[in-house]
Amino acid sequence: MPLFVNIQKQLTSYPLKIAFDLDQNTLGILGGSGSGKSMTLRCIAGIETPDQGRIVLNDRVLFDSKRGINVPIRDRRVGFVFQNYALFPHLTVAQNIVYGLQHLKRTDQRSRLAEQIEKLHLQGLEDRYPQQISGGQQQRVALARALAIEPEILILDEPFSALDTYLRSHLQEQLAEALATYSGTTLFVTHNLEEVYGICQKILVISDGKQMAYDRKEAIFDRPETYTVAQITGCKNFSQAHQISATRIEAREWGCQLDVVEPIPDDFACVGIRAHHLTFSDDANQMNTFPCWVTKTRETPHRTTIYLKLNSPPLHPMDYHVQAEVFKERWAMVKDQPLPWFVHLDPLRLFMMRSHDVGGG
Ligand SMILES: Nc1ncnc2c1ncn2[C@@H]1O[C@H](COP(=O)(O)OP(=O)(O)OP(=O)(O)O)[C@@H](O)[C@H]1O
Repeated sequence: MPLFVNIQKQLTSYPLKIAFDLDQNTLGILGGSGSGKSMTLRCIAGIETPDQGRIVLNDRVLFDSKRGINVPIRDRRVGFVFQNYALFPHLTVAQNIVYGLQHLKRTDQRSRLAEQIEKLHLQGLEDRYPQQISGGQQQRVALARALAIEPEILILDEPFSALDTYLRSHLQEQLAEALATYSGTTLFVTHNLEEVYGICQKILVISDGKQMAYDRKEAIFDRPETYTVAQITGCKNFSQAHQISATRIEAREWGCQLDVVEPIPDDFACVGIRAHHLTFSDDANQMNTFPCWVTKTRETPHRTTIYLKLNSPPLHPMDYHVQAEVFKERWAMVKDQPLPWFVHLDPLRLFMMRSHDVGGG
């Protein structure tokens, strides 16, 4: 197992308790602001020391509180990229990239430099200083510097948050390309769900220092088991619910009953569906289909969010049950049709969650 982590640390507002085994994969870490993501990375890197536990990287014990082992940062072979670049301003791009390679011979330094320059498309920038290149280029240099030491573990803490959307997607592609030839383990913290889904295979969800979920990304996004995990992964529609029969539930806040196909968990408490999974139907008799009225809409450049009240017209702008998200083209087709419309909650898209732990996330 390349990375084994089982640590505890008392933080100012809660105890951090994280435990996972990671195989040769890229792990995405999701969680609200202040939930303990960076602290987890800092403990793995050796910047912070856990109160107790054990961290093992490729069979090398980095930390073991019982045995008094705490390998210093410089010997952990960790590469870092942070949001605010942290390049050395007085060193050129080339000098920044070889910074961690002083123990190597000049010729080896030069070949590592050439490799990273090519991999991250930095040709022609070698002699510039950080302030003479753009934010996106600086972040590519930071990535090149982190990879040049051939780290066993690469830590990316919100590496693209300071960049605009265009640069961000461009860098995402370059990161995916660089990771394809990197054989170590990558830990990636981001608030951007598309980024985490595009780059990582596994996802760890943290809330107030607690590990809420750890699984393959498909499982986390398709079948979040708790309200907190569903919410952190972007779900907007929830209702408290209870079981009526083996295949039917009542969604109390939505005022409707729903047929379900997945097994209903024992301590079932809440049902959810992602906004882009709601569809409009012409067939009012289809399963899980309800008349609905539009309370309000909100536009983004490519999509429209439609706030819907099920079964009766809304009384005020906050009177809605669910949000549906559709592309602009679809919106243009439906928007002038007479109300009520019929909204379909596909049983395959409904997820049934264990506890309605509102406030726990
Ligand atoms: N050295 C420390 N000792 C104790 N508590 C700390 C220490 N550093 C940070 N904290 C606390 O630990 C908690 C988690 O902080 P952390 O930076 O890991 O959050 P985060 O999930 O990375 O948040 P964000 O997404 O906002 O960066 C915060 O409540 C913070 O105040």
